Amino acid sequence: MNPAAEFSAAGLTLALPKGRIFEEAVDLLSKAGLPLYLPEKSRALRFEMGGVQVLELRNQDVPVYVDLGVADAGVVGKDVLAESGRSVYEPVDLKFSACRLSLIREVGAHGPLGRVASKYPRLTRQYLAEKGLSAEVVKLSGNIELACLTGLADAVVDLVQTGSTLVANNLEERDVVMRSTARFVVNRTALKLKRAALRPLIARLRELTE
Ligand SMILES: Nc1ncnc2c1ncn2[C@@H]1O[C@H](COP(=O)(O)OP(=O)(O)OP(=O)(O)O)[C@@H](O)[C@H]1O
Ligand SMILES: O=P(O)(O)OC[C@H]1O[C@H](OP(=O)(O)OP(=O)(O)O)[C@H](O)[C@@H]1O
Repeated sequence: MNPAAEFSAAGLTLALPKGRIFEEAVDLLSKAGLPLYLPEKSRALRFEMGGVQVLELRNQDVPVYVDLGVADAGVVGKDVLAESGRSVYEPVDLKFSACRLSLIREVGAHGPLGRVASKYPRLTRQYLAEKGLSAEVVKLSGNIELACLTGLADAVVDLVQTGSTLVANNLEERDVVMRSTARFVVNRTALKLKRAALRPLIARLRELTE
């Protein structure tokens, strides 16, 4: 049985992050039965597709929109979700955008960690506390690896996938803080109020990603 044929998604609002997750999220959600397609390039931030509203957001804003109920559901990396600390329901691991959040230092660097830079200050603090380390954590917004190269920090906590950014910058991965993949997230109240649309969608996404 194909549950996709059994439900109407009209009335759902989805939060999707622009960037590398967007296309794959649209592809998977449309395979799961939603009337979604890749929009033409434009400056529009909100699309209506077959009764489904799509909000195009920055990654870190997806958990906020879903938790506060402005979006019923969304797609976001586990790394960003964990950093947000938001209590959204996370029913499906979509398995794509796999990467790891790691502690990175210059090749051969040693000595204590006085300062650690990251786009993920909360996860970095948690990690350092677990390891009994008392380094200062500095939040940066992009090209985090540069903090190591310039001496701004003794280490960084950043994403690694192929490792080619590390190799190109004479850096090495010292420890894995967490592993991440894209997740389908749902507002807890919407799960009850829009059950007829969300339950079969979750079931279909689980089938597709098993
Ligand atoms: N090199 C990578 N390979 C695979 N997945 C990645 C990689 N880099 C990031 N990701 C995953 O994809 C998500 C989105 O990454 P993307 O590069 O689109 O975000 P960004 O542009 O850095 O974020 P922002 O919204 O802050 O501008 C990350 O949160 C992570 O889960
Ligand atoms: O191990 P790799 O395959 O080299 O991937 C890791 C890189 O990918 C991400 O950056 P991205 O290319 O998204 O640029 P960004 O820093 O602007 O997010 C991440 O921040 C790393 O720098």
